[in-house]
Amino acid sequence: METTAAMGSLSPARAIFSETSTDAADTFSHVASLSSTPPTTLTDGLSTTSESPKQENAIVSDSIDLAVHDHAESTATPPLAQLIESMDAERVAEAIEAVIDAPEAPLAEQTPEPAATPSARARRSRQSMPVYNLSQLSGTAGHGKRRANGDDVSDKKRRTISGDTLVATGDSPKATKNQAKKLGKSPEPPKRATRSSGAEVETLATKISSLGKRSRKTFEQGLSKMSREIRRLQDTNEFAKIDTKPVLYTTWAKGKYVDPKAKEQRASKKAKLAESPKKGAPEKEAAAAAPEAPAPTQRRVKKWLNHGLYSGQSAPLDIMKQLTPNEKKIAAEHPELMPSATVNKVLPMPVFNGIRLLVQGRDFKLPYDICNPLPSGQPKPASWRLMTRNRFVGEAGANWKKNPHFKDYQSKCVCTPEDGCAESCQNRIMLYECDNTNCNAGAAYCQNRAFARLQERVKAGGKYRVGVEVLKTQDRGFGIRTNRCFRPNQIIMEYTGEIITEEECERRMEEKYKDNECYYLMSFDQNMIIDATTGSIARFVNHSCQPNCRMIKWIVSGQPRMALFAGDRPIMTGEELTYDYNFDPFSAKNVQACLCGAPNCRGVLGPKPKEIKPPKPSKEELKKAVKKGVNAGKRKLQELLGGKEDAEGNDAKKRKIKTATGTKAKGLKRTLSNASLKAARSAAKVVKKSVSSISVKTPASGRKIATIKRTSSVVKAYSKTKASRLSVTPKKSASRKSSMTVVAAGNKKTTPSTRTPASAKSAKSTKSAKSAKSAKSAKALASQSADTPRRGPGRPRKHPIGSVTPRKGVDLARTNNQIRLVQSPTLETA
Ligand SMILES: C[S@@+](CC[C@H](N)C(=O)[O-])C[C@H]1O[C@@H](n2cnc3c(N)ncnc32)[C@H](O)[C@@H]1O
Repeated sequence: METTAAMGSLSPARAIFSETSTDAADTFSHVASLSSTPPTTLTDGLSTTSESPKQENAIVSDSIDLAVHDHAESTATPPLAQLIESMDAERVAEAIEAVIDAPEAPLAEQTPEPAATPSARARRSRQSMPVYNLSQLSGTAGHGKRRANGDDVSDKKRRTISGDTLVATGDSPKATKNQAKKLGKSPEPPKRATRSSGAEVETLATKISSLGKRSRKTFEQGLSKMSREIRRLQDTNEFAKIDTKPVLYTTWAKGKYVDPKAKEQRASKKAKLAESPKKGAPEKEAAAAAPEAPAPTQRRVKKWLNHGLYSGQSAPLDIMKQLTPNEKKIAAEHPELMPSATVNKVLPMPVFNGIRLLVQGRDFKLPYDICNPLPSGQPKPASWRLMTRNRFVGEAGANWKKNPHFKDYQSKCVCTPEDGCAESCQNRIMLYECDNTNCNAGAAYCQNRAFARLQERVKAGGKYRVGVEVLKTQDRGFGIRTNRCFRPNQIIMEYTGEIITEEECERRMEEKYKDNECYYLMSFDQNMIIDATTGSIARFVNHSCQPNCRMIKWIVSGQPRMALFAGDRPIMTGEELTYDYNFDPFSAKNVQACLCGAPNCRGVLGPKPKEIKPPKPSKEELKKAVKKGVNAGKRKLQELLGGKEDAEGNDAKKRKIKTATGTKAKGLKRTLSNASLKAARSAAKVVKKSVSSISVKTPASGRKIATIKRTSSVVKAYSKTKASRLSVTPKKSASRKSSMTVVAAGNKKTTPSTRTPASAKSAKSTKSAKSAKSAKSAKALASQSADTPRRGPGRPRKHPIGSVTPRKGVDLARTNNQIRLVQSPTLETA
């Protein structure tokens, strides 16, 4: 009964709370019966007038919140006696007063900043409040039910320690009365409180005072009876407020357990962050805060690794024991191996296996990365506009069309799918790229489609497919390096730019590029020039006297195109790409020092050195040589035809050759004469005239039966099928240099079948140009050493266009003492 009365005193606050916060309602779930207490008009009014949710309105009553929150906190802490004792009825009353006063103020004013107010804090903490059923904890949960069921529930049974304690808190109903008075309502008539109503009940003191003597006696008896019960319970832990088994309250949110510790940590982190000075705060603040900062902790001492391989094992007593004397000598050069030497404690030597390795040494190469791009932030060349396809400029296009230069291209190769247009492909040898119109093998098998493959590769995109990047060199401006590997002879990139006529080139040199240090002009075809000032990345490839690439001109779909190909060895990731410019610096003034650093560096950016020809033999020497050759031929023939035995003193090799006799010999003789004559005749068609030849005659009649000729590699390559018919083993591969001569140069040395009308015309002027050139270049090169090399060519003068002759190696148009630095597409031979 007392318990009920005490609860009744809490009801107004509870009423406010139940309206303002659902969480709070949860907190009060143990007094579910009190929910029947009508809500105050204030909160109702707020809830109806305010647009904001009810929970916001709760902020209005800060003090109430605080009071009730305190209460809520106290309710969260068992036992019940403690809870009720902790209730401060005065504070509750004050809170109610505050609520009553509140409606006079405008709503906007009443609503403070949620984050800054204590009520907001209180609300947050309430949300995390453990929820439990106090009535159950106090053992009175089933009472209501039992009463409802008509059970006779005696007071004795309902008495609890908490109930007794509540007797002392007699001023709660008073507060309620006060509140009622203030609200202008008459206090409700006292009635027998029930748990379910939660209504106000009279206190024990009033009750006693209002009782009659007899009744009072009976009451006191009951009280003393109660006291005995209490006395009996006095020695319990609960009575003494000792928590032997503290109840662990767990918090769950959204079906998950909420660790209060984690929450505390988070809160403390937040607090720390809030305390720490904000980013970008003025330095003054930081400086002011600095002296308060705790003293720096002691510096960490670096731990050195003082043991390595085989640590913990003792070394052999005599480490030199198994070494050879020579090895011992070398080992003696390593002081750390000497017994007397101080031991290297930082990085001690491996005790067993290192000695032999040290003394013998071993070549090694660090493994390459497959792909290795330059780090970002590399210097970029200024004023370079990329152009990935050749573009005719001015008259160049019209001139190009006039020339029926590439009719030869129409011919089809005779390769089979098995051949796959490999080295013997006629197109390949002529440096014509195969396509669907001129290839017999078919696209699936053809290996002679480098430009098409390159196009596919670049189109697919990605820096490793492109495989090259611009690099800033130390002393040669920009260059090109690889970020992947390339196979030998693999196409790397195309050299593209504007195709211009010579006149246009002259004009540009005089006007546009007169102050330039670098020129990007490449002799191309039909006396035209590729100007890669606006062009592909290939323009950045530098020169080297020992290059790893070649610049080669191919005919692709009837059009000449230039591309950089890997040389005869593979190119590794990170290598700088170079080719031999084959410059012909005519004017000594414009000679540039070559900084390629190759062991065979020519010192200047100049033309390739010509092969040193032996001085021409005198007539007598010639006669002698011819006679010698004839004699040798005779001797060979005699050996073959079974003539006289070799004279004594002939070397052993010759004696080993068996002499053919009888019919076999005759047959052989006949076969040889027929076959060799045939072969010689057919070979003569393709072999250039200048090759050395030996005539073979029969000893008896002196009739010439065959002419043995030494052919050049290009012819051999070109006439591979014929060579195989002659049972002559052809050279392994075609020489690109010679092949290049066939297509790009004057074709002077080519067979009639490969000669083009243009080349035939130009070949006429080669001789005179050559002699003029050799005289001038000799003069220029002689003066090179005297002049200080300077980057960039001199200002060119105009020259007659017709004076330019396609030559093998150097395509250089020049006038008196002037040069046009044009790189030649001539190939470097391996
Ligand atoms: C076609 S550009 C090459 C790209 C050039 N390095 C750049 O930065 O644009 C040719 C010029 O590069 C320089 N160059 C190329 N190879 C060189 C070398 N081995 N030694 C010195 N200079 C070189 C010369 O100035 C030459 O005129």
